Amino acid sequence: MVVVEDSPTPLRLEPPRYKISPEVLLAANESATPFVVMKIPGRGMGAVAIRDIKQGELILRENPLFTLPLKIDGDPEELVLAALSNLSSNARSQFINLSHHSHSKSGSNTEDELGIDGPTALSILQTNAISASPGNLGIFPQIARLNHGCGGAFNAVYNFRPPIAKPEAETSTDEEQEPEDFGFMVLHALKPIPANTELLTTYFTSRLPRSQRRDYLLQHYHFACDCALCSLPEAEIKESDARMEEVDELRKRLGLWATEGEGGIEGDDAIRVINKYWAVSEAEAYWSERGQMASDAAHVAAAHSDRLATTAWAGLASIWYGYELGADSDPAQAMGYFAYNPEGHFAWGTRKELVVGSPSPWILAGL
Ligand SMILES: C[S@@+](CC[C@H](N)C(=O)[O-])C[C@H]1O[C@@H](n2cnc3c(N)ncnc32)[C@H](O)[C@@H]1O
Repeated sequence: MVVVEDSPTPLRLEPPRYKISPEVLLAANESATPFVVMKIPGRGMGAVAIRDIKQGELILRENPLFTLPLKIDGDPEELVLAALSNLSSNARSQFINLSHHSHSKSGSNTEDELGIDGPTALSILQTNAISASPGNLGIFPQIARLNHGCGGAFNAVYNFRPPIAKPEAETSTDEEQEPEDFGFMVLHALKPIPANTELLTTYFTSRLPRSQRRDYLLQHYHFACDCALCSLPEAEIKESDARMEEVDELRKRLGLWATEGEGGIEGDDAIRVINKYWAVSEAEAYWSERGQMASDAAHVAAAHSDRLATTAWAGLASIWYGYELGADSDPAQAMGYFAYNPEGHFAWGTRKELVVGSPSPWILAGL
């Protein structure tokens, strides 16, 4: 039996404020971005907001320096060096200046004419590459400066956008590929980001208890996370861990709606699970994935032909996808459409008719 809570009190995750020197600020004002890259104690470099950034604001749109396939044949060091040799010297220096955790033991440490050796190049790639288009990694030099925050501590989300189709006259097979031809990354503010606080993203699905998050980050990224969530006092960590586990269980329980009949759950139970998820994630100050959750709820509501609930959940999904992926993103636009045309939802009427229920009143009151 799922009990729906009233508006929970969110965890307080106070981000540190950083002093930005006048020279750095002056240089930053000339660039179009609302942040500067500067030294962050214990984290190397990081991105700090130079003004208040609004929730859902597009912070940055960035092309890759280069991309590589995730699955490769042959020597990865040679592959990175080959990619670097195709770059301009300016782009190559941007890559060389990125941080990296270590050299691998194998290979030669001799720098060639590219100004970097194979093991270092590979280490920079491993520390900074993010997945871009399906099956590809990319180096996005400004996004690469974002440090990691767990759960409710991260406030910015990057997302890949495929290339915008060009009119036929502008595409030529003879021409060199432009960076835009590959697609680009957009970075949005998931939460309001106050001036002088750090922009943090998440390097992995961090809704796990702290010890598991720590192990993962140490193993894959070679650092001990000191984000606001990981730095909470022990008693609060315990409560946070319990909420993270509950969120995970709720997600698993929601998955049971896909099973019709025995072993499955009914549509109204699925919606209670989602309302409960929302309450637990609110208490944890974890706002990511709300677009997806509300979109799942809209799916359940549409399948059971609950018009009112489909409208409410799809509207909510459109707002939260808008914060996380951009109001112009396909998911935000599609959900906006379903909010006005619930019967147009692809799942409409695919299950028995049932009033499943709308978002808890405190969720709607907070919009
Ligand atoms: C993609 S880079 C981020 C930018 C980097 N700090 C720099 O100086 O360019 C990833 C590296 O940043 C550091 N880092 C990121 N998040 C951190 C955190 N929460 N705590 C400590 N170090 C962190 C780690 O050294 C990690 O390997």
